[in-house]
Amino acid sequence: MLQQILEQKKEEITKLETCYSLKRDRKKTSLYKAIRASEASPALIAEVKKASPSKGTIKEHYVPAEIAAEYEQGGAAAISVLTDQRFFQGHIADLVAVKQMVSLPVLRKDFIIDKIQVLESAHIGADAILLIAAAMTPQKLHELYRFAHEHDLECLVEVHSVEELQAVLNEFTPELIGINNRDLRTFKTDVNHTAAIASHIPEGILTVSESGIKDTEDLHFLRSHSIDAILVGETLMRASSPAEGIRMLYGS
Ligand SMILES: O=P(O)(O)OC[C@@H](O)[C@@H](O)c1c[nH]c2ccccc12
Repeated sequence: MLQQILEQKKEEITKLETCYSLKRDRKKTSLYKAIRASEASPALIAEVKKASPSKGTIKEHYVPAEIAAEYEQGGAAAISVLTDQRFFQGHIADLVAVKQMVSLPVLRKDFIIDKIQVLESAHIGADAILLIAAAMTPQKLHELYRFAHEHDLECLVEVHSVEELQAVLNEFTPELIGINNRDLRTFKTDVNHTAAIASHIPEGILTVSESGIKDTEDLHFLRSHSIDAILVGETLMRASSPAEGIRMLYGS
């Protein structure tokens, strides 16, 4: 038994070593700049996602680094990686693997509510993290935002409603705001949600529309509302290949 456990530990240590060496050589890249520099309109943040609480397993053959490499080739501006284990079947090792594979900025998609998770994110090589307004007070959000920036991490601040947005803006002005089209009670998505909230976002802040983006029609709609970027997971993961998914979305 001990032998078996030690074998397992060796595997875990190899992963840890990858984390450490990665931290030494990793090149930081900016999500903000990548969105601004993208030729695609809106820019694409392509998500690597195995499963979700509402849909169960989305992709059986799940090799995050391979998927991310195809996203990069396909013209994505950045990669988002789900690292939550319990509900999304992700892992921090997925982010480590993706960061090693691509030169695009990598967003850590998780439920970050504590400074220790911010430190962990910096440590595993994330360039940016998601902060969900619904998960904490605006003061706490601001505190984590500042802490993340001190550790060289950008933040995508996610809101679901105009009320949440106003509460955040009363406290501070984030660089990047994500509007989640998914209603967290019903799990239904609607891109009109983005249009309704985006008009309340001041100039200068980059706006990202998240969740439930399915086709070229959605994309054109969001473009007509001057959305800077879209965050797409499921549609790309269900396409015959990630690259094909991007072609289908952008209609090229
Ligand atoms: O797979 P979709 O519908 O394209 O959605 C991607 C992304 O927006 C979604 O995964 C997401 C948005 N905010 C989150 C917060 C936590 C976990 C996941 C998410």
